[in-house]
Amino acid sequence: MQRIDRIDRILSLTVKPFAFILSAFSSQNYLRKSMNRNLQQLFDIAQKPERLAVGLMSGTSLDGLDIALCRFSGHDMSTRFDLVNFMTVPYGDDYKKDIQQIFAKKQVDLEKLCLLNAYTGSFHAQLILDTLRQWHIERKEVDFIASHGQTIYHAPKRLHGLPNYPNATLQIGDADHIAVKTGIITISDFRQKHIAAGGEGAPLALYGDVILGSKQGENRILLNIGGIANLTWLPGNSNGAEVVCTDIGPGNTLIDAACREFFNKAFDEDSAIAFSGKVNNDLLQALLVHPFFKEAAPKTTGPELFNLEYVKQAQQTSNTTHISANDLVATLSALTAQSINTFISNSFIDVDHILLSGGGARNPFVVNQLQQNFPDKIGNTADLGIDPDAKEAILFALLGNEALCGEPLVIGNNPAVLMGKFSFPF
Ligand SMILES: Nc1ncnc2c1ncn2[C@@H]1O[C@H](COP(=O)(O)OP(=O)(O)OP(=O)(O)O)[C@@H](O)[C@H]1O
Ligand SMILES: CC(=O)N[C@H]1[C@@H]2OC[C@@H](O2)[C@@H](O)[C@@H]1O[C@H](C)C(=O)O
Repeated sequence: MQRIDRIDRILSLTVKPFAFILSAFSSQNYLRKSMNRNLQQLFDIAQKPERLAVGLMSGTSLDGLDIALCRFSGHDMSTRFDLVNFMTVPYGDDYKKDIQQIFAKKQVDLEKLCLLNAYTGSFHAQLILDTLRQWHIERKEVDFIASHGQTIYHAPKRLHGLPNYPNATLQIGDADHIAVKTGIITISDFRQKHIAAGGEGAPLALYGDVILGSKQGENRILLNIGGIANLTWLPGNSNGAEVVCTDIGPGNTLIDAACREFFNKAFDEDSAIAFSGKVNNDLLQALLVHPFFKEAAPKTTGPELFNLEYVKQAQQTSNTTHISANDLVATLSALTAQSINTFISNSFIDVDHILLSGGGARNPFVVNQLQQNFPDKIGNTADLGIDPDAKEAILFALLGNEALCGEPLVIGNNPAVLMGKFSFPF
């Protein structure tokens, strides 16, 4: 756009006598006529005063697809945003089982992976169409979709340990399927640019939290407890160099895995199992010995590392293989709470507020332990006008808005890039 303005300016200054004739060729109209219609539409959307976006998140918990309909104006630190509607569409057991076959495993059936990449794109597109219909929103009203996809494997260097290979991560659910099936421009695969620019591909919450969550004069932590727990430290002095955004360790992933394995349940609803068990301190200490907890932030992880194999090993070293499944769930819930408590206490001073989001904010066992450690400081992101369940889907809508019309944000040493790839309907 800047280039077009410059061409117009040069032409109007230097060839004034012919300006009338030339304007037909030199104006934005001429350039627009030489663009394909997809690019024209992109150009128009980026210039609109307001954009309606669908943000999608399918997290490591595999509970469902989060769909957030958001209205944006502006970009970067002047972003204005409204959550127009939000819904989590739960996944059926068949799809969960399919994804679990290729999720966070070193060896998988490549054909299954290939099929699920295309299937997930098309499936997510169908869920968007159904949801828009339910909300009485016409597809032509939606300016763009921003899709996270489904993480299949997350391999920062600390996990793979191979010196000649970079940080790497893989999200499936090809966005061409979403764009073609919905007829809406789709932005996706946000994590690759972050890695290309020196990051680990996560947590991308950094950018959304700085834009939507910072407040001068207040030291805030935005703590998301999803499959993995992560946080953003937003100091009240607004010094970008002091902002920290990092994964902490397991959120719900181990609790969910134990519930699936021993109770045939997807998760520990309202911590009923944890409250019926007793925390085994020997096992808890053995779990906390994992070197990931001591590594310096920022760091990222996933169920590739925090899985039932890690739990079994800790049970063996602590001679606790005999404990009941209820005690195990209680201990894994205590692990989530204690690793978060310790990380925050060791890393930050003068914390004013800790604002929770993610499904773990509904886990009373975990939240009680956070409240005991940080009395009167725990709230949730609804205090900022951000629905705690919708926060990550909103993040991807916001990153899509940035990809369309933002400027790279410089926040300390974090990658200063605009992320996302564009897929067009035709
Ligand atoms: N009532 C509840 N009681 C206890 N736990 C709950 C409750 N509701 C949700 N959860 C937990 O929240 C999880 C879903 O959280 P969320 O949707 O934030 O995860 P995600 O987006 O998949 O994770 P990630 O951020 O790691 O990608 C469930 O699997 C469950 O463990
Ligand atoms: C690779 C990947 O999918 N990471 C997720 C995961 O879920 C929570 C945590 O681990 C976080 O780092 C990240 O997602 C959020 C949305 C993020 O990037 O901020």
